[in-house]
This record gives sequence, structure tokens and C-alpha cells, in this order.
Amino acid sequence: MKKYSIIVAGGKGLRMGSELPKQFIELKGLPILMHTINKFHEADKTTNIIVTLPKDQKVTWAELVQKHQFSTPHQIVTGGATRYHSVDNALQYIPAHDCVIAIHDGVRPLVSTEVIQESYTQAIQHGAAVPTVPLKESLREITKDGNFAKNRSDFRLVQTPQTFRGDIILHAFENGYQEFFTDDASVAEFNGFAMHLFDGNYENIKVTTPEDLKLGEVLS
Ligand SMILES: Nc1ccn([C@@H]2O[C@H](COP(=O)(O)OP(=O)(O)OP(=O)(O)O)[C@@H](O)[C@H]2O)c(=O)n1
Ligand SMILES: C[C@](O)(CO)[C@H](O)COP(=O)(O)O
Repeated sequence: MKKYSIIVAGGKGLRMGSELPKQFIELKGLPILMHTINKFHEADKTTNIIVTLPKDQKVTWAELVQKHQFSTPHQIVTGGATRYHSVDNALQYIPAHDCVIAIHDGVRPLVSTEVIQESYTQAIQHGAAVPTVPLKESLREITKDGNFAKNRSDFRLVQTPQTFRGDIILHAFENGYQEFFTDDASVAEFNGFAMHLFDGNYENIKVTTPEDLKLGEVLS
């Protein structure tokens, strides 16, 4: 089955607070986004990689590609106002429904190749595959009446790549945006599809705030 990998890097990185968008910050001498693209190519040389970028960052990316002599094949698509809209823009470049599509945060460079490969396998089998990890800390719910301990084994932390059969995710995105969408699983679920969970890798952190860069250097 034809494979696509949508790598979303259309965000501004406001929580990182750096002038350079976080997807371009270097880890071990290479921009985060290049590490991420390389992981998908390494995991499956046949996958068609589509990368979303903010419109005003395309020149910066072209300069970085030149500087690092980056030759991993990928197609650039303009991002949207939210992550949902960036994914939606990228989906427009997928011509047929008979395929499998992995959707991944450009700022998760430490995903393992095994998790990427497993996401394709599980999506082909189950339709929608989402990597998760168990919580290592205690969990409390904050309510208007106070805060209360929760059973952490009832919960999982959700990672990407979230991978889908093409017909499922293309159909789900046809039905429009809702404020509560945080990821592609929430879009597909809202449209009636069940998610199959599989084990992610703990190193697959989302680089979000400055301390994640230190962690990323250690883990990469
Ligand atoms: N309009 C957007 C917003 C986010 N993303 C991408 O979605 C991923 C996860 O989002 P997040 O970590 O929230 O990134 P930012 O939106 O850039 O960060 P912040 O919320 O701190 O501004 C990132 O790779 C980001 O570039 C995107 O493609 N298009
Ligand atoms: C998609 C995601 O990375 C899954 O954990 C997460 O939902 C993105 O959240 P953010 O608040 O938009 O960074």
C-alpha cells in the first residue's frame, strides 16, 4: 500500500520563546526538523514525505537545506492557522484514498524507527493507530470542588505518529474543524472511528519549552 508521512512544522513555537522557530533549532548540529524527516526516511524509504511550514519560513528552510546539504526527499506545503489546518492543507496533496498516512509533529525528532514502522503496520490492520505511553507520575484532577487523585493506569500519554488508512483520515478531515481537536486521533474519533493504541517510545518527547532542548540533546 502506498505510504505518506505528513510532518507538521507550521507552528510558531510560542512556548519555546525563541526568535528562531523551534523546528529549526539545532540538536547535535542539525535542525530538529531535519532529524525528524530523516527518521521517517530511515524507517521506510518508500514513504512520501510532506512537510508543512509557515509561509514566512520557507526561505529560512531553503537556506537551512543549503547550509546542511540536506538531500532527504520531501515536499513542502504551506501550513495553516492551527495544527489541524496544517494537516488539512497537507492532505490536499494526497491524490488517492487507497493509502496509509502517518501524521507526525515536526518537533518530535526522537521517535524511534520501530514506532514509525509499527504505526504503519497497525494502521493497515486496524485503520487508525496511535502510540501512547503509560504515566510515570501521579495524576490529579482539578475541579471547582477541589483536586482529587485519579487512577493513573486509566490514562495514557498520546504521541505521534498517528497513522490512518487514507479513507478514514481523508473522510474525517472533510467534516471541518472543532475547537477541541488537539491531534488527528481526536478528529478521526469525532467522526466515528475507533483508535487502536500501541506502545510509543518514551524518548519521543515533543520539543515544546526550553528544558525540552536540554533533554533532547541528552536523548539524541
Ligand atoms: N499552525 C500550526 C501549529 C502547529 N503546527 C505543528 O504542530 C506540531 C505540534 O504543535 P506545537 O508543539 O504546539 O507547536 P507550536 O504551535 O509551534 O508551538 P506553540 O503552541 O508553543 O506556539 C509542531 O511541529 C508545529 O510546528 C503546525 O504545523 N501548524
Ligand atoms: C499532537 C500532540 O503532539 C499529541 O500529543 C499534541 O496533542 C499536540 O498538542 P499541542 O498543545 O498542540 O502542542
